[in-house]
Amino acid sequence: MPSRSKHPKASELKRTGKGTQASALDHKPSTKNVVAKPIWPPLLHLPSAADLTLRPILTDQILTISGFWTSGLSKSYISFLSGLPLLTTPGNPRKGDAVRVNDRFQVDDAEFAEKMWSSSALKELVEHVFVDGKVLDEGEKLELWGGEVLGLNSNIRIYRYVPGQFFDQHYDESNSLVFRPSNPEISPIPARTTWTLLLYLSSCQGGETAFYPEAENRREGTPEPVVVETEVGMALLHRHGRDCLLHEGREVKEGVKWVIRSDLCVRR
Ligand SMILES: O=C(O)CCC(=O)C(=O)O
Ligand SMILES: [Fe+2]
Repeated sequence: MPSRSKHPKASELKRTGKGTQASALDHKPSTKNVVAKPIWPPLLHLPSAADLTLRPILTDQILTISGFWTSGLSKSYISFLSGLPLLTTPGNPRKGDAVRVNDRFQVDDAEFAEKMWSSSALKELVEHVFVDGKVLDEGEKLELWGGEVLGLNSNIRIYRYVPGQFFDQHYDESNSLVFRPSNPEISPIPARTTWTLLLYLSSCQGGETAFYPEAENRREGTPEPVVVETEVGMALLHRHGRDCLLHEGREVKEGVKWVIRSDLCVRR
């Protein structure tokens, strides 16, 4: 039973002042196919980079940051996100799409992506990479991230998996986009995504994100999958696009799995 938080659920927000209907969504831009942006709760008490580690799970492929968000912030977000209009994805995907059965909400929100990036430790951890006891130089960083990192993709996806739901095996594509810096004086920058960001807000039984590395050569047997268990407030980054590993979100057995998904963007 998630504890109640300071932040109201969308369904709990009542009429305010002059009788206008307040909700967790900012309904201004209601053109067709444009989803209203949520009024996200503030990102309070974010741990600083000095207290966190970018931990390699699989060299050059999978990294995690434990305690990226506090459990308090994760809980208050779950409470907030529960009030958003999540849609259950269809069981019959289009040809070529992975079978994905979860409830999701997707919104284009550059402001929130920017907050997730620079008010948290992520920017600093990505810009000053310290892995395996060594600080990466500029060339090594370009190689690791696939280019000059600009920030997070404004395409924010929220996933909720209840028991029985899963995300079948697939590869994440790299997407080309236009990155809009928060400073309006800087022109939009042609960009592409290179790494997937998954932020787990809850832990559950099952629901692991499992990766399937390929054998280096024919003589080698198939390597064991790399299985990452859900952990409250943990961020996971994995390389995507051409070098993406086959991966899946395994079926949730007990509890509810909540994830916020975005991507690292680099200059194109
Ligand atoms: O939910 C997960 O564990 C995996 C999600 C995923 O693979 C994706 O968003 O592409
Ligand atoms: Fe994926």
